[in-house]
Amino acid sequence: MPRSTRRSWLVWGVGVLAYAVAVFQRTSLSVAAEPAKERFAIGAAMLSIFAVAQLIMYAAMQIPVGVLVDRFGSRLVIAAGALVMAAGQALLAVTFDPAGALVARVLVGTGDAMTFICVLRLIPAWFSVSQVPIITQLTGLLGQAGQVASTIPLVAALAGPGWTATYLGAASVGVLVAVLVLAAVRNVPPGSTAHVTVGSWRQAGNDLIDSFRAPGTRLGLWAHFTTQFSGMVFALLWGYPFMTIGLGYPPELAGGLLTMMVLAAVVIGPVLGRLTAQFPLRRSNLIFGILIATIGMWTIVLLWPGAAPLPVFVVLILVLSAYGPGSAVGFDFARTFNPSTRLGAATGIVNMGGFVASLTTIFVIGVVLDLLARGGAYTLTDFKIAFCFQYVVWAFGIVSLRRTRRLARAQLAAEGTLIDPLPHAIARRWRQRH
Ligand SMILES: NCCCC[C@H](N)C(=O)NCC(=O)O
Repeated sequence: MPRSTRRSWLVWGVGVLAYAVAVFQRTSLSVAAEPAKERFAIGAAMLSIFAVAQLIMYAAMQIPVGVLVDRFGSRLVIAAGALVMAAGQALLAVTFDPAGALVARVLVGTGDAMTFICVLRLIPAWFSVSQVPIITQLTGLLGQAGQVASTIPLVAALAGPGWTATYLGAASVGVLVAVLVLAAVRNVPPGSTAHVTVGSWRQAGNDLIDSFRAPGTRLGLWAHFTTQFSGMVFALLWGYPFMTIGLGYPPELAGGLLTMMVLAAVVIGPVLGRLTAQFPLRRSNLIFGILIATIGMWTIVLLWPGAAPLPVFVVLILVLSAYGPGSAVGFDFARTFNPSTRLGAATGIVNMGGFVASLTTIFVIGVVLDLLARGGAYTLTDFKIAFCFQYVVWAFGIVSLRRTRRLARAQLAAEGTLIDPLPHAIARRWRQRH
């Protein structure tokens, strides 16, 4: 159980910086839609293919990256990821060809995938067990600063120095991050007995299978899957058109509500981190609590005749803002049900869950909207019907979540830890108190 030192904070700080820069590179095309359409002579459909290809690459790389980080350690993989993203941004800066831009975004998705789970892998090596859930939450939250940097500053850079200089600038930031990571990050504290294993590839394959077999890893995967997608789909793509076209909100209000989502997460993250650290045997109850609130609020908004009143919608936004912090609880399952030698693989498996669910939902909502309103003139009812696809994803996720929780609890019981159903535990605690 390492105790955090100044060095721990330095290593983690540089890791968080690398993650924030990865989020910046990830979102750096979102404010450049119009200049991108002009430069590559493409339409909105091709532009969304860039985004989907990048996200597919991100999700597909989670398991290979998990295996790599277990073999080579976070320091090398994060630095390599920063360089791959830098190569993608440099290509985007100079190409005029849509195919070149597509390759560039695939490179950014690949490098991005090499960052977050590797930064998470540093945390248990450098901090004490009780600090890990909170530091994990802070990592997710602080990384979002990268998204802020990719809005107004990037718009100004595109309007000023222009496309090539802006994306070459983004590439140089990537190179700088790689140098900083190599200089400051160490996989484990000096003198630590925990080592990064560079075993055979066969061993790496076995570790991957073992992490997938561990019920706790799959519990983390389904926790991430079920809690992340609804908020992510809303924040990433469909929330803004739902609010402006469907509900008729002015753009400033819609933008303000999306900003509120980010701000609310800043409060929810540390609270969830503390609860996770304090009640490690009740993490799945936290997940179910978030799910009940999310599904309940969506049901109210979707069933409301016409547009739900603004205060009701604000409650939905507040509940949705738990998507990042809630999904981060999934990583805690991976950590506590796996030995550190295969933590990277387990974290990669978990992180795939939410992104696969989000991509599927983004895609299906788009298809349903196109079927309902071919000319793109969507109504509130079209949006409501399309958003109903979320129930399919929740149903699938919740069945899997309950099944893997049973398996994980059975494993804990075999090891001597019995977990009462929550109402029994609350009743027992109440009796003890009184
Ligand atoms: N705005 C995105 C927040 C997602 C946080 C989340 N828990 C997560 O899995 N992040 C992975 C990443 O690479 O951002």
